[in-house]
Amino acid sequence: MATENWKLSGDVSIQPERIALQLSRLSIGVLAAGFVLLSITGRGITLESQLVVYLIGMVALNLPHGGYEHFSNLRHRGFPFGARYVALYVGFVVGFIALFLLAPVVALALAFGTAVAKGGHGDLHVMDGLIGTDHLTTRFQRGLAAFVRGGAVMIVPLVFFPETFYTFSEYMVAIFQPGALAAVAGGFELSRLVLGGLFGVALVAHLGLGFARGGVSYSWLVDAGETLLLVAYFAFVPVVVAIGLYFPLWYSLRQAGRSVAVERRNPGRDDGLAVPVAWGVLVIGALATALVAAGLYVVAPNPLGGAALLPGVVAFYTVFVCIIALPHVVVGEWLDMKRGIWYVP
Ligand SMILES: CC1=C(/C=C/C(C)=C/C=C/C(C)=C/C=O)C(C)(C)CCC1
Repeated sequence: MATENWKLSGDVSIQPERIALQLSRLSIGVLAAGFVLLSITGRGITLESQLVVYLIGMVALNLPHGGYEHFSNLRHRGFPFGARYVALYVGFVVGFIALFLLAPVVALALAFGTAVAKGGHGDLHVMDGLIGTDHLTTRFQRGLAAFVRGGAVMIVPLVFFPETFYTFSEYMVAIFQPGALAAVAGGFELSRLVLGGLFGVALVAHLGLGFARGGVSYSWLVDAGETLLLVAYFAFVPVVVAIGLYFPLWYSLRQAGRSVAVERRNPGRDDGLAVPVAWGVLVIGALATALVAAGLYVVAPNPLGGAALLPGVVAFYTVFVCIIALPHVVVGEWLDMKRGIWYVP
């Protein structure tokens, strides 16, 4: 049972959420170290392999986890809640697609913001649930923590891999309006400088304020170690692989660990569904997700953004995943005052 520790032998038992935390650190750490070594030896990995890794990480591993998050958030919360959730969700999806059609550069900025919000707030709640956040005593500090952890996912690659970042941004905008990014290309270098600077200041402030609250506490030390690990990972691992593996190996793994811990703390919350109902919900959810992708493909004037097949699919999939991720954060977490997707009791 997921709510119990895993008994190894005799008194030796291990908690699955500890394994999830350790595995996330180990895998991200090994990848960071591996790519540092590759860059020292002057080697790298082809863009084609990066794109394949991205699609496997994001489609095969991360997408099902997103479905699971909705599922576990909606279980046994009643019909009116579920109906309101779905209605709001659909509204945000349609609105976001409309924004991409009307103002693709603004929409792309919002898409990047979604990745920052998801990575940052998700990780903040993992810290709440599994590590401790005693060193984050104010709302400002929590906001800073979320910005730094989420910013590592987008701003660090923007600083270290500007060309790939720009090229794919161009493809993503061209899905809706070819050439629209070039019109504001001058702003790209400026945003890179401003966001990079802001991130650096926020990083120092986050670590400094956390230290000022209680010195070298356990939670500060772990937070500082993980934050610097993420920064190193996104600075050294080529951006497409880095983002494609961050979501399954860090975000999803740690959220799965958090939900195991939450279930264990609330044995009374055993709200498993009858198998046919669970099956139906999952299948309908998967179908609805596929319909959003198909709908986007139909309304997008240029679905592959004028790129070759593989980079075009990556650009299209990324726009699609951001379109379903934004309402996941806004409706599933911020408008769900009681629980939210990153529930920690
Ligand atoms: C900038 C950039 C990318 C953007 C990735 C994004 C924006 C991913 C968002 C993921 C989300 C929101 C997942 C939610 O679960 C690519 C395509 C890797 C190519 C390189 C440059």
